[in-house]
Amino acid sequence: MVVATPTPIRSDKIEAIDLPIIDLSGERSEVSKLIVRACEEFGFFKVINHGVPFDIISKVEQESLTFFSKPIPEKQMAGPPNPFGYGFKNIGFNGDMGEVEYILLHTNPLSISQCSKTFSNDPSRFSSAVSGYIEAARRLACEILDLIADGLWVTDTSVFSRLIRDVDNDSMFRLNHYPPLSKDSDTSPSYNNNNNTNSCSGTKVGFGEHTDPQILTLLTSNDVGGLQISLDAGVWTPVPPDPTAFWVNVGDVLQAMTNGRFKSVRHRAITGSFESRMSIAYFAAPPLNAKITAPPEMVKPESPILYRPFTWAEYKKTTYSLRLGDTRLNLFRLDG
Ligand SMILES: C=C1C[C@]23C[C@@]1(O)CC[C@H]2[C@@]12CC[C@H](O)[C@@](C)(C(=O)O1)[C@H]2[C@@H]3C(=O)O
Ligand SMILES: O=C(O)CCC(=O)C(=O)O
Ligand SMILES: [Fe+2]
Repeated sequence: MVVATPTPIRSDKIEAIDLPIIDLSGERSEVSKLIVRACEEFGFFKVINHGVPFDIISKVEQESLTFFSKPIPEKQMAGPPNPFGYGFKNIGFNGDMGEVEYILLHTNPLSISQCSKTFSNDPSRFSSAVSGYIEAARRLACEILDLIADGLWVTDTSVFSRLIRDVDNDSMFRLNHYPPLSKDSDTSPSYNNNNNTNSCSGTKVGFGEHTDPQILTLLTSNDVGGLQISLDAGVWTPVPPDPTAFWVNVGDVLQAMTNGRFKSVRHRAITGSFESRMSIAYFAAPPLNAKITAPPEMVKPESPILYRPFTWAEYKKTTYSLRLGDTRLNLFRLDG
């Protein structure tokens, strides 16, 4: 594999640091403490020994590869995304652009089986691969959320996982495909956030910086890097690819439910490889009518309630009315 030397976007600092790795086969109370610490310090960690068979991941990767290898006009028949469907460069409805093509799906089993016809010549194979992945990711997300509840000492230990166990959960599934750099790639430093050119010295902004709005995101990728997280404004930490592991992001809803104790991590994908990056994201979300508020144990005289209660439907509506990089959770702060 040939990887181009990553070049920072103008004014960004790249800082390699060791990211937390959680071995899920460890002793339960120790694992839950480590997860809580990782969510507080990074809002992000890697999970190993997660129990999801590699076969489940590779079947989806194969479906993804088959779809993205089709000619563009054929793929565009499955778009534009509304928000579900095939998207090419446009991210969302508000003018955000990236060097990425993607499929975004609702995880409801009926909707998966219905839309599979649009994405594959073998819809039952596509549907079974995607459903298998979603079920495995949902279980893993529930396990992690229960460990979080234990580690936070909340009395109702299913307070987080119940939201995504609910049959009406609004979780989403996304396949991202970032094209490789071409040999004659633009090497002029032309990055500018406003004109959406999104390129600088052999690196491309595949997916602009943002936080995920949901509770938790589980992400797997092929062995091509590109994901970066930001712990301090303007400082980016590359996330090394590991196709055998899941990366876990704290989302905005979990930040609200932990009363700001966990951080919804800002991240982006910058691709600078002659190989294409593929990632698979499972966004664990509550049902639309779920009321999002911190459980009583998270609120103390020294840490008063930070956000007003809101429904997921309300939060989602706000998210979709804003740009990718906006800090939407601030709009729900009680202190304005
Ligand atoms: C520009 C947008 C795309 C997005 C909805 C939004 O208006 C702002 C948040 C975006 C995001 C980021 C994380 C996930 O990839 C996503 C599915 C989500 O829930 O919020 C996307 C949305 C999208 O692509 O539809
Ligand atoms: O491809 C990646 O690593 C990041 C994708 C992402 O952040 C997203 O789909 O929300
Ligand atoms: Fe994301």
